[in-house]
Amino acid sequence: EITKEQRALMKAIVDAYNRHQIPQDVAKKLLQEQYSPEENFLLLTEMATSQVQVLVEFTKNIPGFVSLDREDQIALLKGSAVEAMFLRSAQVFSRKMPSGHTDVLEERIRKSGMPEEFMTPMFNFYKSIGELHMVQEEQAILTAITILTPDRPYVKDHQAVERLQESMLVVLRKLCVLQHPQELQYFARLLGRLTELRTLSHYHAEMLTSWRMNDHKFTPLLCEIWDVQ
Ligand SMILES: CC(C)c1onc(-c2c(Cl)cccc2Cl)c1COc1ccc(-c2ccc3c(C(=O)O)c[nH]c3c2)cc1
Repeated sequence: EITKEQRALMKAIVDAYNRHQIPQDVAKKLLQEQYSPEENFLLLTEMATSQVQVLVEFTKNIPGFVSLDREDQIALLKGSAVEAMFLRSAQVFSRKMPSGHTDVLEERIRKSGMPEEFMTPMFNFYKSIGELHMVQEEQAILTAITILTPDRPYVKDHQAVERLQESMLVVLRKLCVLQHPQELQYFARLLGRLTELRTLSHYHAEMLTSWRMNDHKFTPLLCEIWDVQ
């Protein structure tokens, strides 16, 4: 019972999601470089910077996004970047990566000078995403829904964003019923992850402050999207 235009919307989002990925040479760096806290932080910064570039390209391909008010487009990207990167990096964790890859990302995150109290909620989130066994379409649409969240700071035209998010929520709900017929509450569980993402985003803001305290440097793109420095 997915309509023609809903299928078109889903295809556009999934194609954009697959088209825009971190370049393999950047992703592979996770495996190659050394393991000092400084090295890990630098690598993670490079991954995040590359991921933000990928995220911007993906977002521009979400049907209707570029027709939104320009300033709202920026507000949505800044407000959702961390959450979208949690979703994206979570998929890396849950993907059956070639042996040793997955824990490489975990290893580097654990040894990057990140405050201890942030680790538990972060890795619990990664585990809870992995347990959902989301199909690619669900991952792509859930990321688009996260980006098109109307109540981000400084968004002016709530209505316009809500309309776009609404149409994607309808598609996601139908997709969940089709892909996970046994699990009646699967869609609700997916949306529950978005709540968890908000909490992680608040933790992340504190983490950035503590990183800046012991003068970790970020790239210009990260400074801009996270309003630091
Ligand atoms: C500035 C740095 C230190 C930082 O601050 N907060 C976070 C941070 C952390 Cl530590 C966790 C979650 C979110 C953020 Cl922003 C980070 C690091 O962020 C990232 C972002 C994204 C990846 C990431 C994505 C995709 C893939 C991928 C694939 O697609 O094939 C293969 N390898 C991937 C790696 C890793 C780390």
